[in-house]
Amino acid sequence: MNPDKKRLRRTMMFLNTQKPGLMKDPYIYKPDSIMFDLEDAVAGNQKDAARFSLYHGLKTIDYRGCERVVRINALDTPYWQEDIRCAVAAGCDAVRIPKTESALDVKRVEKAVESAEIEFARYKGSVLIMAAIESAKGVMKALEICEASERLFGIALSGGDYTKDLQTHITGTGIELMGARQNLVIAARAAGVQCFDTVFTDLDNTEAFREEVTRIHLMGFDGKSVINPRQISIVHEIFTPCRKDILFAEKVVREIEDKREKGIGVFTVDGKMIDIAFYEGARRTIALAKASGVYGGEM
Ligand SMILES: CC(=O)SCCNC(=O)CCNC(=O)[C@H](O)C(C)(C)COP(=O)(O)OP(=O)(O)OC[C@H]1O[C@@H](n2cnc3c(N)ncnc32)[C@H](O)[C@@H]1OP(=O)(O)O
Ligand SMILES: O=C([O-])CC(=O)C(=O)O
Ligand SMILES: [Mg+2]
Repeated sequence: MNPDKKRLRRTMMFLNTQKPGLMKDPYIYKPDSIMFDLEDAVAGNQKDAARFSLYHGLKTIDYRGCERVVRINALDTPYWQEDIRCAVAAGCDAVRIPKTESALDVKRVEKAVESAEIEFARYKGSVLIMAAIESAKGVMKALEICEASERLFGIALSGGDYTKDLQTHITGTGIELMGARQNLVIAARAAGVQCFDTVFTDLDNTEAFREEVTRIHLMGFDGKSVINPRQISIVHEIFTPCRKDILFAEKVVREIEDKREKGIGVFTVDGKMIDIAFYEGARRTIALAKASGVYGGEM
């Protein structure tokens, strides 16, 4: 069984695993991934109860195609190894490492995941890893983190802890996150893995949320961590190609293939200059439309 490292992950929704009431049906909101949190959403004296709830939920509930990611506790706590055993035993699809600062952090988790796969008779390699970057050091080590494991499908910016480390705070303008966002997308693309933006906590400020999602989509992120079902439809709307973009991408693909036969390298489509450099982007738009379930064409 080969897990899908490149699957669609426009929204990765955090869920407080301490609350069994939230565990029972988060798939109704249709996030691409659910991130069952054992870390900061769970109070320090509730870690065992959260693990119990996680194990029971993953074992008994059909999450209807949503990817099941478990955010373990940080590697400087006494919890993370037991978190991994519990998550792997229960059947999770992936483990999210918080506060990742080096390739070594990823390798330590990889080793623990590997042991748990053997212990609980899971297929070797069936559990993926993602790494959250939450410090200046992590940002500076982003490329080595991305390249640390074959299991790693992506990295995520965690802005709350990151701005604390930078001795600033979340302003709502995005200025404090500019450098980290740019760095992380570049590192992820260089390593061929996915990249996800941080949560937006000002829940009632829909306008600012929409602006932020638009901005990070244009920067090249694959998706965003979200904390509430209300945020899902906005992210999906912005990250799913619209009809106009799909039709244009189809035209570009067709025209490039046709002109190639005729020995023509550069030409225009709808008044825009097109050459072979646009082929991959147009194909990506079509693939994204297919994965998002909105493609009605024949390519
Ligand atoms: C900085 C970090 O580390 S972020 C990661 C850790 N944080 C988290 O995991 C928090 C996740 N989010 C939440 O717990 C909640 O959304 C809160 C506490 C922020 C707000 O909760 P509420 O005020 O109840 O939100 P709201 O009124 O919009 O909820 C609407 C419905 O969605 C449900 N819901 C809200 N958030 C979630 C979620 N993350 N997952 C699943 N269901 C959720 C609520 O239970 C409620 O369901 P109901 O209508 O059946 O009662
Ligand atoms: O991953 C996230 O966006 C949430 C988080 O832990 C942080 O902001 O520190
Ligand atoms: Mg954090």
